[in-house]
Amino acid sequence: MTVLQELRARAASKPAHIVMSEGHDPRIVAGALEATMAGIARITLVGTRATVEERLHQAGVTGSDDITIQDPATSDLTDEVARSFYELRKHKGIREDYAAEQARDPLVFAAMMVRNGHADGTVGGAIHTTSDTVRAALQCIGKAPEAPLVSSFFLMALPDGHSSGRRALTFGDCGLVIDPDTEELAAIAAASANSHRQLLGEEPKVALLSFSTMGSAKHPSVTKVAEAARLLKERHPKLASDGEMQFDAAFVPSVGASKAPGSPVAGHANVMIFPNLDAGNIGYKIAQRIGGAQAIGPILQGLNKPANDLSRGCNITDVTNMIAVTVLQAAADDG
Ligand SMILES: CC(C)(COP(=O)(O)OP(=O)(O)OC[C@H]1O[C@@H](n2cnc3c(N)ncnc32)[C@H](O)[C@@H]1OP(=O)(O)O)[C@@H](O)C(=O)NCCC(=O)NCCS
Ligand SMILES: CC(=O)OP(=O)(O)O
Repeated sequence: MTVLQELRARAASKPAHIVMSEGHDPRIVAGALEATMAGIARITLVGTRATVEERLHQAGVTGSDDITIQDPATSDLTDEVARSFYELRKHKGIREDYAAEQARDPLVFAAMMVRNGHADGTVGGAIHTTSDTVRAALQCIGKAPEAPLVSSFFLMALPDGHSSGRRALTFGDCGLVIDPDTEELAAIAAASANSHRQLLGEEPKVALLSFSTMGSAKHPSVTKVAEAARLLKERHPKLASDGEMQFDAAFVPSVGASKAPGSPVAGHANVMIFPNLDAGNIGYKIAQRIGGAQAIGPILQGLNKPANDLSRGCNITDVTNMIAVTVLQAAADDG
């Protein structure tokens, strides 16, 4: 079984109810259908009822107990969403008519469904930008009290039979925090390590990436990463981690041994932490588009309840995989 087949099988053993904010998108409808047929999730598609029904019809669905539609223009839930959004955001000086308008926004509607317990998690971002998708999650679902910040990671499933012998890596943060400071970078690394353990059931080995390995270059951006690596070790002494190091030192055993001898993770890291969003976003897309890795994300970590984003370049399989990941996060939240 591939790592993604394993994830889907685990999700199918504890299916959940996932609300998809972009019910107009044919990839979302097809991915949702695949997820219901695999027994991974019950799905609510949010959108204009007639359009979503047409998409379902085009996908060959005439009726399914596992797929329902919510149209914010006519839904019984819209008033409740408007009222609770108003209560949640009134300290920001918003007015009730603005809350009513926001309740009709599918991203807000879907995120509020999760907040109010009508669904276990939400997935969007096939059409909307990451900024819009994540902002709705931040505003409606919010940060978990114990998390220092909300960040994101990608699950990178390597092509079958990859020469490294490895099946999957975690890349963070490639989607959300634009220019993390030292504290934020250490927090992203710790959260990504936890997410790696939770999703893949494998002990994390964390590399904080840079253009320098163990002082081979001097620059304030190198110092930032080295300091984050120091903080991470201080706060999580049992976690295998190290940095700063270059990607080849983190990934290739012979290079790791020569550039970072004695490091507990060099050459064997499975959690790669990028110094900022330029590096992370560019890096994951290169690994995906040239390297042939399957990229599932951005998966959000540090939220009160599961909400995840997709790349606008996603395909149907990416959608189904993201539903499976969201189901697994919901199961983990349930204990
Ligand atoms: C995610 C993002 C939209 C947040 O931006 P922002 O300008 O802080 O957004 P907002 O001010 O509307 O933030 C909404 C709330 O979330 C909070 N917030 C923002 N980032 C947060 C974080 N990382 N963790 C926790 N809370 C956060 C804000 O403080 C704000 O709280 P409040 O409204 O209760 O005061 C922004 O960081 C972003 O655009 N990131 C890059 C996304 C992107 O383009 N990625 C590339 C493609 S994947
Ligand atoms: C994650 C990401 O890069 O999203 P998009 O491709 O939609 O900008």
